[in-house]
Amino acid sequence: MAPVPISTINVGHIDDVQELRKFKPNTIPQRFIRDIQERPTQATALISSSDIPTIDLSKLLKGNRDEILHLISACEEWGFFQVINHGIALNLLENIEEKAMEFFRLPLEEKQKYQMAPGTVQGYGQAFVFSEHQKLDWCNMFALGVIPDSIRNNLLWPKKPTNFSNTVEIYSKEVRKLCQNLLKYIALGLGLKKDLFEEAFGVAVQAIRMNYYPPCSRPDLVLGLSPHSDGSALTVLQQGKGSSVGLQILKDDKWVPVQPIPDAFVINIGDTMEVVTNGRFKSVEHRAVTHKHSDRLSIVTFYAPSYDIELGPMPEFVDKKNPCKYRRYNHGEYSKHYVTNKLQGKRTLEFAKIPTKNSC
Ligand SMILES: COC(=O)C(/C=C/C1=C(C)CCCC1(C)C)=C/O[C@H]1C=C(C)C(=O)O1
Ligand SMILES: O=C(O)CCC(=O)C(=O)O
Ligand SMILES: [Fe+2]
Repeated sequence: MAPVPISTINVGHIDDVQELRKFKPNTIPQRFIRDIQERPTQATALISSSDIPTIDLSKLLKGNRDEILHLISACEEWGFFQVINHGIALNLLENIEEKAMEFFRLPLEEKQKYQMAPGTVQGYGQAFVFSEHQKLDWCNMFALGVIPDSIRNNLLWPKKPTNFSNTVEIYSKEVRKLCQNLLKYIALGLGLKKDLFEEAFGVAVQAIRMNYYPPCSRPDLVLGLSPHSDGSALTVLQQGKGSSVGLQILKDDKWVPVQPIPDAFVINIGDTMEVVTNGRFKSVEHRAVTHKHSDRLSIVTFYAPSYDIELGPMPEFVDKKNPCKYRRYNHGEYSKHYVTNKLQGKRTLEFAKIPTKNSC
């Protein structure tokens, strides 16, 4: 079942952060100011961001055993890693960034032709806002469902800038192959048959989200993106060239910044992989912070099971020592649950959890 829009919610007035920045550069409306405990203190990480694993895809493709094991430990220990030598043409990475920035630079009236309806996640605006009292993120987003056709809203694919849609299509095909390859090597690394996850997920759903974070005069008071885990199986994130550091991941209760590696993708394990591996892999909470003087762009692809698919911990990950931590559910239902709740840490995964005393 596909996510359904909610039509009767009152999200209140949502300021467009680029317009705020342009016309009132030193004003932060109250709705953006976080409660003290949510504010982004300096990431005083004991762990430095350089410890986040880097995986060399070209080594995986050659069947390098050490690299495959490195991939598995990255999924188990971090839930996040960066991929280098991924084989996707660098000019395609540049093109998608350029198109995204051309879009964000359009006049507001043009972008508003593709306005995200309240309670939905596709189009231009702020997703995951469900009440007029909810805090807002210091971010403008533009999101589109890409695959399959049934999740596409053709009215939201912009006519301007030229070649935007074409670039998204080409980019999405390449990123899809990357996800398929990663899932294959994850399966092999776990000693399982290579197509296990792909077969289990059916025709995977794929969506793209472009996040633009303008500079903010008080980065200590706001968040670029609220803490959350992704509901996907895998998420592929491209950090804009020259963008400030902004992504932080929660590791041992500390926010660790992810230092961009030029031309690399950041990959994270989503809730679906946590469920199917019965918690062996963790979908890690992450957030984005803003910067006083520089802006930031991220281009994010969510790769998730088909909405028709029933999921739960795979038998390969369940035994007496590791009883089922999650129930079986339909991914369309999970998706609907995910997109109709605000981003709040790992709260959405509660949907699938079963009490510790019980098992499946
Ligand atoms: C922070 O997470 C998201 O924004 C997100 C949204 C994805 C989607 C779109 C932008 C449009 C089409 C539908 C879809 C829900 C995939 C995360 O994606 C995850 C969450 C679920 C659930 C999922 O399947 O992917
Ligand atoms: O911009 C970022 O680095 C984080 C984006 C993100 O987590 C998301 O879009 O789900
Ligand atoms: Fe995310």
